[in-house]
Amino acid sequence: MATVHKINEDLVKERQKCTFNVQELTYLLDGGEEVTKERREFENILRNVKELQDEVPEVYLSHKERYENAVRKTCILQNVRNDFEKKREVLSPRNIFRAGYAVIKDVSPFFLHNGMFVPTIIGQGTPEQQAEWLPKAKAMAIIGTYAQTELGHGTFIRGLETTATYDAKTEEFILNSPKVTSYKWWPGGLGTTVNHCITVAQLYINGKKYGIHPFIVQIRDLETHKPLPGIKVGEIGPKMGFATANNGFLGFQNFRIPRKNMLMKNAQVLKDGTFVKGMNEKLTYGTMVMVRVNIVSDSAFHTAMAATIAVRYAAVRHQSQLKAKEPEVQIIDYLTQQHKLFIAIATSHAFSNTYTWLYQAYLKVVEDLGKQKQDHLPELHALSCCLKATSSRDAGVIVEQCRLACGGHGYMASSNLPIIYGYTTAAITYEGEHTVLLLQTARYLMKAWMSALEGKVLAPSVAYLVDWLKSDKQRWQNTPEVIVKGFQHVAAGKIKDAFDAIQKHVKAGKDYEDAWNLASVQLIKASEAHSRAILCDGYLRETVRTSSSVSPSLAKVLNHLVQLYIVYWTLETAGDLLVYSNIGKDDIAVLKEKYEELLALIRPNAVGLVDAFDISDEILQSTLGSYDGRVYERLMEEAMKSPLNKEPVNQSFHKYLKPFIKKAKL
Ligand SMILES: CCCCCCCC/C=C\CCCCCCCCCCC/C=C/C(=O)SCCNC(=O)CCNC(=O)[C@H](O)C(C)(C)COP(=O)(O)OP(=O)(O)OC[C@H]1O[C@@H](n2cnc3c(N)ncnc32)[C@H](O)[C@@H]1OP(=O)(O)O
Ligand SMILES: Cc1cc2nc3c(=O)[nH]c(=O)nc-3n(C[C@H](O)[C@H](O)[C@H](O)COP(=O)(O)OP(=O)(O)OC[C@H]3O[C@@H](n4cnc5c(N)ncnc54)[C@H](O)[C@@H]3O)c2cc1C
Repeated sequence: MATVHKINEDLVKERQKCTFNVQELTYLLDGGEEVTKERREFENILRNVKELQDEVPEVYLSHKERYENAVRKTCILQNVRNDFEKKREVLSPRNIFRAGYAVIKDVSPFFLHNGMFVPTIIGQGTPEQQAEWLPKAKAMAIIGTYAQTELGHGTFIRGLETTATYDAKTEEFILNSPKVTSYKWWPGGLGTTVNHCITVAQLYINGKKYGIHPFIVQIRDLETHKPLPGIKVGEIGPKMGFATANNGFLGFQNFRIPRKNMLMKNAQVLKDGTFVKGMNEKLTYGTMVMVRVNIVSDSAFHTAMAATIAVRYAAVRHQSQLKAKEPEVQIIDYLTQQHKLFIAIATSHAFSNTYTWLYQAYLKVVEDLGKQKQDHLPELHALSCCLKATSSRDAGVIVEQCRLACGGHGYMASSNLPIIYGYTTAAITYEGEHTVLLLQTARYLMKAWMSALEGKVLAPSVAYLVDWLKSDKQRWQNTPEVIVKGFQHVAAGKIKDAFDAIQKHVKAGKDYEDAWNLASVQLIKASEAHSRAILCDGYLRETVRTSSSVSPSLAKVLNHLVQLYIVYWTLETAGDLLVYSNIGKDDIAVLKEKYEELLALIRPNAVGLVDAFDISDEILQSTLGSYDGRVYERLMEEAMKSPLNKEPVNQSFHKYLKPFIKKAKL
C-alpha cells in the first residue's frame, strides 16, 4: 500500500486562505463537471496500472532504452483507453492528451498519429478514403505520422522536392526523393514506430507540375516492420527536447502507390490523369490550421503545469528575511516572486479562454467548407497563425520564468521544468515557425487596412481598424475595457506604420516584395500587437460572460486575474501605448499601483488557483510541485535513484582516479 504523507504545513495554511471554491474553477476550466469526472476517472485508472510505473527514472536510461520504454507504455495507455471507451463515452481529445503526460514523461512516439495522421485522413480524405483508412487508424491497426518537412524546406512548403508522378498506365503514383534535401526530416514517430505516413509531395502529371498534395503511404511491412523496398527510413538522433517523439527521416526511390492513395477531398487526379482543381488550393494546408488552434490549448496546459510547480514550491520554500530577527519568509511573499508567477496563472487562463472561442471559430469554418463556403477562412488562418505564434512564444517565456523562480532546484531534471521547457520551446518552431506565422497574419492585416481605408466592412477581429479611423481620440480611463481599446489603438497604429513603410519603399522604386522585406520588422510588430489586442479582448469578454454564471466569490477571483493580465501587458508595452494611445504618464503611475494591489489580492488565492488546474502528481512529475509539498524529501528520494549512488565506490576510482592521484606528486 502506498504511504500517505502529511501535507506540508505552509500548503495547508495556503489552502485555508483560499476565498473561492477550487472545485468550481476546475469544472469551469475543464468545460463542465462531467468532463472533470471523466478525466479524473481515466487518470485514476492509469495511476493504478503497475506496469506504467518506472522502476528507474527515464533520465537514467539510454536513448534506445528510453524510446523502447516509451513505446511499451504508449501501447499500455492505448489498451487502457480502448477498454475505457468500450464501457463509456469516447474520451475527449484534451483529456487523452493530458493523461498522456502521466504515462510518457516526454513526448509520445504516437503523438503525430493522434495529432495529425488521423486528423489529416478526416480533413483531406473523401468519404470512401475515410471509410478505408479511418477505422484502421483509429483502432491503431495502422500507425502513421505527418511527413511534410524536408531537410531543405520546412517553411516554404511550395518548395518541397519529394515528387509524386502519375502513371496513367498502372494508375499509380511514383514517389521519389531526387536529392538529399528532398528527404523528409522531423516527422514524429517516423524513426522506428510508424508503418504509414501522410507524405506531402509535388504532383506531376505528364511532365506538368500541379503543386503539393497529401498521399497516404505504407512505408513498413505490417508483419516484419521492415522498410518496404524503395523506402529509406530512420531516426534523426537526439534533440534539445522531444526525446521519445522518435522523429525520423524518409526517402523514396521509385516507390509506387495506388491512385486512390492521394487524399482527394480537395483536388483530384482521375484515372486518365486529368487533374481536377479543388475549391481552394490552400485547403491542402488544413491540418496545420487545426493543429495551430490546438497549440493554443497546449500552451495553456504547459503554462498551467509550470505555474503549479513554481507556485507550490514558492509557498513551501523559505529563504532570507524580510525583517531582521523575523523568521525566513516563504519566497511567495516577495513581490518580485509574485510578479514572476501570478502572470503565469493569468496567462494560462487567457489561453484557455482564447482556445474556447478560437476552436468554435474553427468548427464554424469546417462546417462552412462542407457547404462550399469559404468566406471566413482567411480570417481563421490569420487568427490561428498569430495566436499560435504568440501563445507558444509566451508559454516558452513563462515556463523559463517559472524555472528561474525555483532557483537552483528549478534546474534539476526532477523538477520537470526542463522537459516542459523543451516541449514548449519546440512549439515556437513547429507547425509554422514563429516569425513566418506572424508575417502570414501581417499579410491579412495589410489587406484589412486597405479595405478599412476604402470604407469596406471588415471581419470582426479587425473591425477595430474602422473604429480607429473614425475616431481615435477616446478619453483614456484606467478600466479594462478602455485599456483593451488602447491595445487596439497600438495595433492599428503599428499596422498603419507598416503599411506606410511598404508604400514609401514602393514609391521609392522598390518591388512590392522587396518593400515587404524592408518593412518586415514593423510587420511582425504589428502582428504581435494585433495578437495581444485579440488575446486581451477575448479574455475580457469571456470572463465577463462566465462571471454571470459562476459564484460571486469565483467571479471576483477571475476578475482579478483578467485585470492582472491586462495591466501586466499595459506596463510591459507602456512605450507603445504612450506613442499610439491617449494614455498619459500619470495613468501609468496609477496602473503600477493597481498592479501591486492586484498581486496582493491574488496572493491568498495563489495556491488555490494552481490547485484548480487539477494537474495530478503523476502528470506534473515534479519534485517541487507535488500536491503534498514534500519538496526536500522528494529531491533526496529522486537523487537516491541515481545509478551513481547504488555503490559506495564507483569503478572509475580504481581505474582512473586512484592512479591519477598516486601519480600526482606534491
Ligand atoms: C489548465 C489548462 C487546461 C488545458 C488542457 C489542454 C490539454 C491539451 C489539449 C489538447 C492539446 C492538443 C495538442 C495537439 C497538438 C498536436 C501537435 C502535433 C504536432 C507536433 C509536431 C509538429 C508537426 C509539424 O511541424 S508539421 C509541419 C508544419 N509545417 C508548417 O507549418 C509549414 C509552415 N508553412 C506554411 O504553412 C506555408 O508555407 C506558408 C503559409 C508559410 C506559406 O504558404 P504559401 O503557399 O507559400 O502561401 P503564401 O504565398 O504565403 O500565401 C498565399 C495565400 O494563401 C493564404 N494561406 C496560406 N496558408 C493558408 C492556410 N493554411 N489556410 C488558408 N489560407 C492560407 C495566405 O494567407 C495567402 O492569402 P492572400 O490572400 O494571397 O494574402
Ligand atoms: C520538435 C519538432 C517536431 C517536428 N515535427 C514535425 C512533423 O511531425 N512533421 C513535419 O512535417 N515537420 C515537423 N517539424 C518541422 C517543423 O514544422 C519545421 O521545422 C518548421 O515549420 C520550421 O521550418 P524550418 O525548419 O524549415 O525553418 P526555416 O524556415 O529554415 O527557418 C529558419 C529561419 O528563417 C526564417 N525564415 C524562413 N522563411 C522566412 C520568411 N519567408 N520570412 C522571414 N523569415 C523567414 C525563420 O523565421 C527562421 O528564423 C518538427 C520540428 C520540430 C522542431
